[in-house]
Amino acid sequence: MNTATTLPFLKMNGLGNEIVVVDLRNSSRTFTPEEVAAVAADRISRFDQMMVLHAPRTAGTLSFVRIYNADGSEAGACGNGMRCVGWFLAQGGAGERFLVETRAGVLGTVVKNQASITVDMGEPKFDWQDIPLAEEFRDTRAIELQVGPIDNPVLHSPSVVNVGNPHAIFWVEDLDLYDLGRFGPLLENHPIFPERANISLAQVTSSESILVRTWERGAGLTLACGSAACAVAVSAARKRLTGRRVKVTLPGGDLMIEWAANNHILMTGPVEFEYEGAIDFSKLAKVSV
Ligand SMILES: N[C@@H](CCC[C@H](N)C(=O)O)C(=O)O
Repeated sequence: MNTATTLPFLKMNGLGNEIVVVDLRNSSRTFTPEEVAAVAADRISRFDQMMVLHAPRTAGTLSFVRIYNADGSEAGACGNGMRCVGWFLAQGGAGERFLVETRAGVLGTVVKNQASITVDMGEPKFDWQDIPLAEEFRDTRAIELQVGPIDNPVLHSPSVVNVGNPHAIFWVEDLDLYDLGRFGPLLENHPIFPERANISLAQVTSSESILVRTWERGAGLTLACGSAACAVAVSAARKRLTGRRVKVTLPGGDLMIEWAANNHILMTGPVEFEYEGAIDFSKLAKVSV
């Protein structure tokens, strides 16, 4: 048991999605949801997601990574965070290609350089039980859900998909016409999503490009959400709005997403290193979750 009151961390970002990486591969320490939320609330260690590296639990992988949102909840996937973890492991001598495990499964990572890190995000799930949804929908390309008056909804008929975490995507003509900061929290917590959901607006601009903004479950509006980019890309291809390889443009920049022939989603993009710091547990404010 590690009783230290401080823990080193790395502050990084993936297209402005704020990521803190904590390496606990040589420790049995874990975080409580209250501790996670307190670290996120601190000015120095603030984050959208915290990626905590634990000792590997599967042969051939370098780490079992737990992913936490700023509100203390845990997620199965975080595309931007996994690129940061990839870069961190490559810097530590892991080489160019390796496997890392999350709650969503074993993910392959290829680190070419800081501007090009590819993570295999695994296979998308489209069945309503797998999203999960609270009731049966046979066609998850467009489910019956709407915001606003029944005869003139503001947003309606989202696609839903699980890419290691649950996503709903509303297809719009112009992203800028919608106040996602207002609709996001209502939709994230809608009873149709028993595990809540990440909510995106997507504007298809060509058969190879999509603009996306996301309200993240447990973190709110972020500059980029890698798993949302994957969720949007596979849903657009499934609706035949685009091909299977697209550039997804988020407020923080671009990701290339390919839905490969083996059904795996490959996400490629950059990361940035910001600074190193230490979480001082004796100084963290009390945060209730
Ligand atoms: N920012 C992430 C997604 C993090 C998890 C998400 N908020 C959830 O709770 O599912 C990304 O880059 O994918």
